[in-house]
Amino acid sequence: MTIKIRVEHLSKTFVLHQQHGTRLPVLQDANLTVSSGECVVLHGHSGSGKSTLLRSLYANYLPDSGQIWIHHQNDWLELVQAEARQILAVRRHTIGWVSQFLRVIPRISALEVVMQPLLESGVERSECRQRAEALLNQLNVPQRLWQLAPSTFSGGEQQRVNIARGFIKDYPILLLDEPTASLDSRNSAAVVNLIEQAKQRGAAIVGIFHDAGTRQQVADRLHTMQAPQVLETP
Ligand SMILES: Nc1ncnc2c1ncn2[C@@H]1O[C@H](COP(=O)(O)OP(=O)(O)OP(=O)(O)O)[C@@H](O)[C@H]1O
Repeated sequence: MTIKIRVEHLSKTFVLHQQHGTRLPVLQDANLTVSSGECVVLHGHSGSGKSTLLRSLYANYLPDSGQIWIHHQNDWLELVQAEARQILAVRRHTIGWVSQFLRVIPRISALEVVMQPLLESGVERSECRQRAEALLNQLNVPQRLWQLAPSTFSGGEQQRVNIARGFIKDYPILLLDEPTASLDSRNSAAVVNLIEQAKQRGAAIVGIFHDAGTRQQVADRLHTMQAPQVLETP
């Protein structure tokens, strides 16, 4: 298996200024390796730093020290020190982020919302459309909704449109932030299938799943995280 992500000695402390500078060392010397074709699920109590680690892997949070090596376009790129333009390139070509929340753009149809990332990478429109339709079908989004803007959709419908958008491109790395949260069992199973397909084509996946059943279905490995010890200022 080819390694796609290497997290080395990563640390991140939040300083809570509204609590007299209390320090919260959420990540302390964190290490993690993820290979092509495997799904690693971050696991631990609420507040143990799962989201902090996932967001750091997408360069949304800047760690204090350590390295995040990403296999990007046949080379290795270190994300903590990377420049903004390199991070944008990584997000465009290498790392996909799938969460439960859809950023709704007014007047853009669900089909367009799903197609957009693939269209932006230069794939022909008819192929994008075909792929988007297949995904919307797989995620049980009724056809009558495809031409409508998702702003009036139910929470679950919006969530599934967002998941279709997240899976439309074959990103080498996928970060999944509770994509099945609040989905019913039928739709949750559809997402589990998409994850399985992504693994089979060789994606390296890191995810957070609060539901124990889903976790068990998708995880090749659990990465257990410990709750941080709060450090009061003297
Ligand atoms: N931007 C921030 N500023 C200050 N504190 C933060 C920030 N982000 C996270 N924290 C704190 O860091 C700790 C870890 O948060 P994080 O969201 O990573 O935990 P989690 O394991 O994902 O929790 P949950 O399972 O509840 O989603 C929490 O105590 C949280 O309050």
